[in-house]
Amino acid sequence: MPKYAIHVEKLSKSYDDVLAVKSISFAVKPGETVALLGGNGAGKTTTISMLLGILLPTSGTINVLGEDMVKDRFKVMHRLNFSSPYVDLPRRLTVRQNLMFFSKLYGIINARERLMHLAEELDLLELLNRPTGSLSAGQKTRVSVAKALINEPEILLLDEPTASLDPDTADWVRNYIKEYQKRTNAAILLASHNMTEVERICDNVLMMKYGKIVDQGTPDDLLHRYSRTNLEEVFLDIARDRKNSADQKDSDVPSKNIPRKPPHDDLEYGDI
Ligand SMILES: Nc1ncnc2c1ncn2[C@@H]1O[C@H](COP(=O)(O)OP(=O)(O)OP(=O)(O)O)[C@@H](O)[C@H]1O
Repeated sequence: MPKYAIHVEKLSKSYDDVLAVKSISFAVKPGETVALLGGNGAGKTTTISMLLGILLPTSGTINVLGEDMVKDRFKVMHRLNFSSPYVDLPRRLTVRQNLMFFSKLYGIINARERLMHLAEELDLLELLNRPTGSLSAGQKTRVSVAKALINEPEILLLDEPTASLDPDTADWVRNYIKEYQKRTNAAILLASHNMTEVERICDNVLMMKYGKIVDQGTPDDLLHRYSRTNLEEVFLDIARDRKNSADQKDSDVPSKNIPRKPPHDDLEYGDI
């Protein structure tokens, strides 16, 4: 097993003339949970999409589970998975059909058992025959988490894993994911705007701004360095350049204010 589940060096990504990610470097060890934080447009989704192998970097290297993600992504893609409330599962398929489809895609041997196990664990049994498009936002989030765990991934990329969940269900889902990690030693990279969630479950935090990592450390390190009592205040300090964040030059601001288009827009789930 390589030392790092994810090892990124000098990674950059441009969309035409927008430099969305600028020479970032970081690593995530097996069993570790790292948060990728930053304001809107900071480059989080672009970074996650490159880690998943669905966007190619402009430059830099991504090593995932010991493989070069640019050259050999097909060797490892089946060992990763992700969940995002912003990527809809096919809406007309029922929850059962969707989960079965992904089981087949990942080559799960006992697909039916795995599906029923996750449906039971994530309280989806009563939703299995409903078209996925007819579910509430919170129900869709739980289906997305089930889909993300279907192949027992060694790396889990989570974009807002508890978006739209009520506090009780969110707490339950967080604990479920942490239990999964304890059992499997999976590495987790989590993009979130929920600072309480980050403080609770993350070992390390990467703060992104204008495509760069401007600060990083354990939640305690950051609280101490910024003399704050919670990460939300640290986040605001960094976002507003109040103190301790790296100097932002004018050239760090994206060169054109192009309306945001999610990088996933042109992707089909079949690509993953
Ligand atoms: N397909 C695209 N074409 C052009 N520019 C893009 C595209 N996708 C993203 N961008 C730009 O790249 C930058 C980073 O966007 P990204 O979606 O990675 O940010 P983010 O941190 O995930 O933001 P949010 O929290 O709002 O989801 C932004 O300036 C955005 O407008």
